[in-house]
Amino acid sequence: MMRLGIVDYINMLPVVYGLEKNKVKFDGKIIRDVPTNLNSSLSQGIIDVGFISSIEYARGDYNLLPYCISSKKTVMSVVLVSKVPFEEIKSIQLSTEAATSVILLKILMRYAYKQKVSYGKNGDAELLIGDQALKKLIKKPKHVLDLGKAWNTFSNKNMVFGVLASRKNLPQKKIETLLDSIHLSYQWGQDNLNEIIDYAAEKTNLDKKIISQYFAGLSYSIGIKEISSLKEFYTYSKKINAITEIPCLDIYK
Ligand SMILES: C=C(O[C@@H]1C=C(C(=O)O)C=C[C@H]1O)C(=O)O
Repeated sequence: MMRLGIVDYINMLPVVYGLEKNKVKFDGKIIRDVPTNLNSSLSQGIIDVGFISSIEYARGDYNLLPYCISSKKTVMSVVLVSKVPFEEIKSIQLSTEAATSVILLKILMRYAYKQKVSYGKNGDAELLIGDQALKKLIKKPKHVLDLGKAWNTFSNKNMVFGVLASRKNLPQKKIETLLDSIHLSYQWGQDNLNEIIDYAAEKTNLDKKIISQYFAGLSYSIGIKEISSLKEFYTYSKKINAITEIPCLDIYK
């Protein structure tokens, strides 16, 4: 049976709610987890396909499938929240759930803001992702940086945080069947977005208006623009030695 790993945040709901709630046919098992765990699960073959961190795609040997998690401008769910004004940050506490966002933050600090900081378990500022980040954001913290927006300002491109990838030896037929299900689930989600917003609001206690604004800023299909953004992100990732090679970005067919 196909084992599909999905990110355990509301960001995935517009794509996977239909699968999870049996709105469309799906013959497989869904495993929900945080990005760093999905990354290791796919690399160890505990799952067959998963929404993994885009940086992990460059670290392992995977097929790239035509879905992603990217932000049009502000992402809202990947934020640096600081106790001190931005220019005074000396140390940053990283999220253990994030991989891409950690590298993105390091790239931005080095090349966009040219600010030297240390990274660890404590800090003047904290990197948060997912629902936790959204919950913090609505409290309107004084010093906050949206990493989707920051990448957009720096590179003029939409940040691709996660990609859908599969193990290399998975039979093509299985991949095709899965992609059909995901496609139908995404379509179902677009046609029934209000139901998904209600569900996400119940799950997180966040305001429906905020969730609707959040979903409107996310995008899930991977095309020429996303590939170009990934290439630029990987180029910087290589410069800071976060990866050794820029991976092949052909979408698996
Ligand atoms: C947009 C987001 O990006 C997430 C961040 C990831 C990372 O930093 O590795 C991976 C997958 C995404 O779900 C989010 O957390 O909401």
